[in-house]
Amino acid sequence: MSKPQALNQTREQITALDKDLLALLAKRRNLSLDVARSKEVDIRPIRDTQREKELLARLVKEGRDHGLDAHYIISLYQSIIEDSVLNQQAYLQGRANPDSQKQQYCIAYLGARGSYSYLAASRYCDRRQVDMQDLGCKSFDEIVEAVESGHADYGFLPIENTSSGSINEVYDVLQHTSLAIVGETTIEVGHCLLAKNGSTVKEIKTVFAHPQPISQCSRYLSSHPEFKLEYCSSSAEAMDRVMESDDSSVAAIGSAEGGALYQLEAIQNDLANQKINQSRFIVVARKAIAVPEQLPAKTTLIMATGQKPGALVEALLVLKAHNLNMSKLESRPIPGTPWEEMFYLDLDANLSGSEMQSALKELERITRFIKVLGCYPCETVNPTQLSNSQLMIEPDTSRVQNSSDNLNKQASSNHLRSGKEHKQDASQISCGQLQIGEGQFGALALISLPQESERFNQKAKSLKEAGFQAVILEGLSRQQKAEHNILAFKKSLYQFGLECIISVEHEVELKLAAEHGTLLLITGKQMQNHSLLKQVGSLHMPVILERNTMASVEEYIAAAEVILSQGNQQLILCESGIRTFSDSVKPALDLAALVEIKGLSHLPILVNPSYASTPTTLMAHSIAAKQLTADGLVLNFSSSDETFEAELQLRGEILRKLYL
Ligand SMILES: C=C(O[C@@H]1C=C(C(=O)O)C=C[C@H]1O)C(=O)O
Repeated sequence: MSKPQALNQTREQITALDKDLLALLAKRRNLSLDVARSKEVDIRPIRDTQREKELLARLVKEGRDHGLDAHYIISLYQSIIEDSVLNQQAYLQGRANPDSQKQQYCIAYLGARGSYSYLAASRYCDRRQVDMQDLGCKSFDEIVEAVESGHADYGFLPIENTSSGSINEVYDVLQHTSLAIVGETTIEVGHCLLAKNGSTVKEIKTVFAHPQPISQCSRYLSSHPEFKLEYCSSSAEAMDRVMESDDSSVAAIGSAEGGALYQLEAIQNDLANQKINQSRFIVVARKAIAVPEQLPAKTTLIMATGQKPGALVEALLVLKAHNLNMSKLESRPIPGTPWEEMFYLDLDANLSGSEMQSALKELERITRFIKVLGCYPCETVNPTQLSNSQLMIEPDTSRVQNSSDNLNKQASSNHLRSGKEHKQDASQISCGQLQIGEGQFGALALISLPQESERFNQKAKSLKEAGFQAVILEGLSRQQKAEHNILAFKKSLYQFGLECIISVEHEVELKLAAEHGTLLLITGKQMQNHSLLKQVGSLHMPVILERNTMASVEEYIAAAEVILSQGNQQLILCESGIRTFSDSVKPALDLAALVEIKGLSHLPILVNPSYASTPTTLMAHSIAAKQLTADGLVLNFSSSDETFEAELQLRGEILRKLYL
């Protein structure tokens, strides 16, 4: 046997060849971007699986001529094509959203340099050829806060992992943020045991890690019962603790790439239970993006269905009817409402598509809350496979695929969600004992938040006995101990089966009111406060919107639309009188508007005759409202305790008459 070439010499040749291969791969990448530019002009889909099949089949054949096996060629080219498709997508996405184009992105992520989130974020920036300014955060809330406040352009949140499943905390954070999902990215998570140079697995006594890697490597860790586990807030913190320690018996779980940033060595690889261990991150930003139709898109939405049996099935049937594929369904409890769930859906569809738009409209009609969290390009590139026969046959020519025309036009934008064309059946809001709409008549007492707790139980009991189902508390800002008194009075109300509604007279009261009330009343004075309307529109609780004494029906409906457009479909209207020429102080009950709104809208409408009536006319006004098919009555009590009994008697009498 002849003496082989010197090792060094061969390695030099390989090094030179690899250099050429890299230059060729870079050249291929650039050509692929040229292809994206052409596709932008003649509006073709980015992915062309037919072209990919032909290309693979040809390469397999040519490879065979060189002695390269088909499996090797296919897996190599699947990676190359994935990179090529994702680069094209990133390019077109950037072109479609020019205002998001920057030289540098500031990215908020969990942990510090070297964490998996950091690696995902750097990959995202690399693909877009922008510099990354990194902003390490200690929690998911901090990430969201950094983006909401404008300190960061994007936030990276890990949403699921192939070994440990969904990351619940992130879903919970999404329920309350105003941010939109604008992207997703998946990274390979190669867990290693990282230690100081020279340490061995045998020496390790303590392992620092984030809870996620601990659960993803549970099998490996249980085979090492001698390891003491120390939980850290991120993998970066775990690596940092090992770097800072002088002890060679400590190790961290993290990626080899991240470990290198902390001068740590991977002393054991592939710790994850699953061979394929990947994490998917979502990218959040302040502004939603538009996804060009040429790109595969995903839309994520959250919804709360009614609690009727089959409510979720009904919602899913809407998706089926519109041919929308759901790639993920997740449910999370709604804080403060035990046993009620918020559903998270990933749909393989573009938000601007006509099927998607009409499905959303239908869902709005049958859900209690629905909100689109974002529409973004789907980054899962399913590898193209070749059939056995294709592995043998060389294709003729590349078939030109006609791009589908831009059929998906946005549905008309002047559609009113409150209107009967949107929903024919009358809406009903039900909350414990209180049911309003669709034939159910509600009786609500409006009182000032009481101050003396000794009388709370007595007051609640009398209101219940008089026929009320709910109590609206007003005057939060007039009290220093408002929260304390609400909590105490709420207890008494619940004891007697009364729902607690809190009146929001000022925007600052919203937080407290939403926390403690099961319903909210937005007073007429706030009817045109758009910022407040938008906030209550993103809440998942019923809201009563009172008409402003100076507002026309049109303006009133426009205010209601603001709430509905934000997702909250549990809306009740309330007519409390308008200013007329007959009296500059006392409003007049606008019963004509009640009839008009009932004709136009599916929303339930209450009447509060209290401001427009005297004790002698209150009964007549109430009866008139009921006869004109109002869905309930709000009756005010004055704040003085002395008159309470007399007021209660008259109001009890009215309710008895109305319920007869
Ligand atoms: C480059 C193209 O776009 C995509 C990427 C391909 C590739 O990298 O070879 C092939 C087909 C498309 O899915 C193309 O259409 O030619």
